Amino acid sequence: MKILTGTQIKEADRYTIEHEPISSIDLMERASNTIAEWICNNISKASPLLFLIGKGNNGGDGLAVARILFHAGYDCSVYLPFEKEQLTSECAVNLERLPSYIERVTDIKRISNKHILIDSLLGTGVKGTLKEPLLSIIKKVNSLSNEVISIDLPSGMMSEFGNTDQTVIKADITLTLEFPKLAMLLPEAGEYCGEIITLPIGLNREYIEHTPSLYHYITLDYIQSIRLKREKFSHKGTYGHALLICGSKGMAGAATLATGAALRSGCGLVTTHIPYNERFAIQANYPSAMMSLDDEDYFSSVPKDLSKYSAIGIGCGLGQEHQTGEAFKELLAASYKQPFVIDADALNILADNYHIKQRIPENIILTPHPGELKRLVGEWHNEEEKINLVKRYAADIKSIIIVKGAHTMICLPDGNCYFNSTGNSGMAKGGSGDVLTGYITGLLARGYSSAHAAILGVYVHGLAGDKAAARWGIESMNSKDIIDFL
Ligand SMILES: NC(=O)C1=CN([C@@H]2O[C@H](COP(=O)(O)OP(=O)(O)OC[C@H]3O[C@@H](n4cnc5c(N)ncnc54)[C@H](O)[C@@H]3O)[C@@H](O)[C@H]2O)[C@@H](O)CC1
Ligand SMILES: [K+]
Repeated sequence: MKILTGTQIKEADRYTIEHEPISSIDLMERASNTIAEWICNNISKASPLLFLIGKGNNGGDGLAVARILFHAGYDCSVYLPFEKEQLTSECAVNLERLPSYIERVTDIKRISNKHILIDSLLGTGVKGTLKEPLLSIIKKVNSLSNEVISIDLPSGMMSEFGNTDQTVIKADITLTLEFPKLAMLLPEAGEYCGEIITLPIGLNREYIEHTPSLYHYITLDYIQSIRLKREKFSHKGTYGHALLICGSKGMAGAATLATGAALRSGCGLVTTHIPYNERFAIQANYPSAMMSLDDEDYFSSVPKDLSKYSAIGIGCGLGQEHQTGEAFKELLAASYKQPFVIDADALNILADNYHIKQRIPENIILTPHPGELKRLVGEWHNEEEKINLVKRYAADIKSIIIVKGAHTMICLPDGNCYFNSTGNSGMAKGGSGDVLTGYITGLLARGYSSAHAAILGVYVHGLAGDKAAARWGIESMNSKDIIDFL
């Protein structure tokens, strides 16, 4: 799914109004019906709802939803800190339409903690730092313990960038219209959204298809469209051979996790290159994998006959011995331009070694977490700068960068960025990255292109993490549990 900017969404609204055709007020009604339907299906009528109304069209949505839910039997009241003359025309029409039985709250300080607050103070129309009275209202809301549901986006949040010092409503749920907004997926302010629910409001498909955007949200439909079929008349040779170069003394766990994940990818064969003394964990846990043994306690020599491998993953628990760096260099020289995944210690070796950077083939996959990313691309001060640095580095090495975190971002060399829609904070634990590396290496061996392996791998890894969290709980789940659900 494309992610359009706030300006493009406004244009999509305008185009839909002109070409469907539908009036602006009816489009607002359609959006509000969708929001109200979600609330009816998910929020009990026992909870009183207080609508916080702004003067723009986001406020108009709030007033329309209040009316619809009032007629559906909800206990609704509204708080409107503006004069009628200040409202946009659509907002004013919805104020006119509001049944007089709905209570007008004049002092937000007096609400009970039972109220669910429906935040429709500001939507995509916000510009710059917040002005009064909204600044004080949003601060007050954030000091309350009430549940907050934001319409379109948490009030105050700017749709893309510039949220570092912005005051934003802290929502528990955000019901976002048509597309998630980029800022919701970035660490700067993404936390303010709570759970993100995307509600389609029927904006013009043709317009959306023809509007260019470098940003995409990964959906299940897209994942299903890129999945490869497994043929009936096939054998293990059909599905490729993954080589993992992982582990060092005391770090056999990383190699074991990567191996287990690769074995779940659908590839035909998995070989793990590991120090001789560290081989037991893999033998005991994953007898389906083969091994290539290194005489040293770290990666010191290139596995024999590299041509038999269809993809190579390197880095998990590798350590940064000088000889490992040299072996990495030899590996790149000896490889047959197979697709690569470079992770963890191999990324740090890459960051510190210009000669290795010069030798890496095109179209490989790098999987840094934020710390490793900084070593590769340098420091950044905000999300916009970070994304630009990542795009530049990906273009420079003509490869894919997977920036791990909540809503992991996959940046392709052409600048397109895909944001993940699965995963949870229970995955922020040691070993999750090793599972991802092993899985993506397996997908590359299986025959996926680098871009599809990266996108599919990140999505399925997150989904498996969500299933592990449902089984074990977000605190208790660990990285090995992710493998069980791949
Ligand atoms: N037909 C449409 O255009 C549709 C619009 N929709 C809703 O409309 C919203 C966008 O509406 P608007 O463009 O009217 O914008 P908003 O409702 O986000 O608010 C704009 C108002 O906020 C004020 N404002 C801007 N920055 C501020 C700041 N820093 N501090 C204090 N006040 C500030 C502006 O003066 C303006 O009056 C969407 O988010 C969505 O909820 C939906 O109803 C779908 C259809
Ligand atoms: K809002």
